Amino acid sequence: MMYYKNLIVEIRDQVLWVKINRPKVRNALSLATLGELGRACTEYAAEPALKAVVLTGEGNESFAAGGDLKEFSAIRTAAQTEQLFDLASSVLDKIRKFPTPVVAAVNGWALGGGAELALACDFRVAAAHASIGYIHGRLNITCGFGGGADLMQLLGGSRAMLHGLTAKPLPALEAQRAGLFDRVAEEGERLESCVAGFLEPLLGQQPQVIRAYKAMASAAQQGLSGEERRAIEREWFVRTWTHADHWAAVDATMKK
Ligand SMILES: CCC(=O)SCCNC(=O)CCNC(=O)[C@H](O)C(C)(C)COP(=O)(O)OP(=O)(O)OC[C@H]1O[C@@H](n2cnc3c(N)ncnc32)[C@H](O)[C@@H]1OP(=O)(O)O
Repeated sequence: MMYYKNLIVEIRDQVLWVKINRPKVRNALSLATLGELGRACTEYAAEPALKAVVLTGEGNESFAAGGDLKEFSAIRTAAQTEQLFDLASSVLDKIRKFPTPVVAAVNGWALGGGAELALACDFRVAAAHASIGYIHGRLNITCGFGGGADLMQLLGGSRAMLHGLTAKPLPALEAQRAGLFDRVAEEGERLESCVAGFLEPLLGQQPQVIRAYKAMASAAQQGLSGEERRAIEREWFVRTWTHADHWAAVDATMKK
């Protein structure tokens, strides 16, 4: 296993848990943290038995309070800013393209780049006290991790624009009503239990079936052509059909 300074990474019951571990700065995303998130995606994408990833933040206060403002204040030129955008958006792309579903367990603030990180995940399950917001406008900037398209896709252009231009974090239930959160924990419910409940039906599927749906979702999200998407569906249908798990299920069904 690789060494991570800013993350806690562990596999439990075929689920990879990745925790951003910078609670003193509300899990702000430094360049090193972004780099480690990218490395973790590369390292674990090849684990064949993995069924899901949960991405969260250490502590109860913050999922990620955006880019590390102290570190990023040294970024002043257009070339440096382009480099930042390219690094951050390539890391978020690794999450979008990760072979299994990725759940953001939003344990508190998900702000700015932290909100973009949450939206790059396939699902968002939030603590009752969590909030999420594309608040970049407060710093007179726009989204900078390549998460604009995710917001447009989830909310639609006009509501996404309103959210970004309002630059105000939405509390959990409001975010759920808006479509930004898929599930919100009950008051007093542990976020980890809520995530486990959310994942339970999905984890009942075999890894190859889970990967097939993620591949199709990822192809749609990347805007691949109908033809390309059909080819991906065909490839996974063949893989799942010819897998021993399929024939075991057919035998079990026929014996009933
Ligand atoms: C890509 C560009 C972007 O991401 S733009 C969006 C950038 N993010 C922000 O503007 C959010 C800034 N942070 C905040 O609004 C607050 O810290 C939030 C998250 C609401 C938490 O408030 P509160 O619980 O009162 O904590 P606090 O403000 O006292 O912060 C505790 C320590 O954490 C630090 N911190 C916080 N956020 C960041 C950040 N984004 N980058 C770097 N450091 C951050 C604070 O400076 C503070 O540090 P210290 O204890 O004073 O040394």
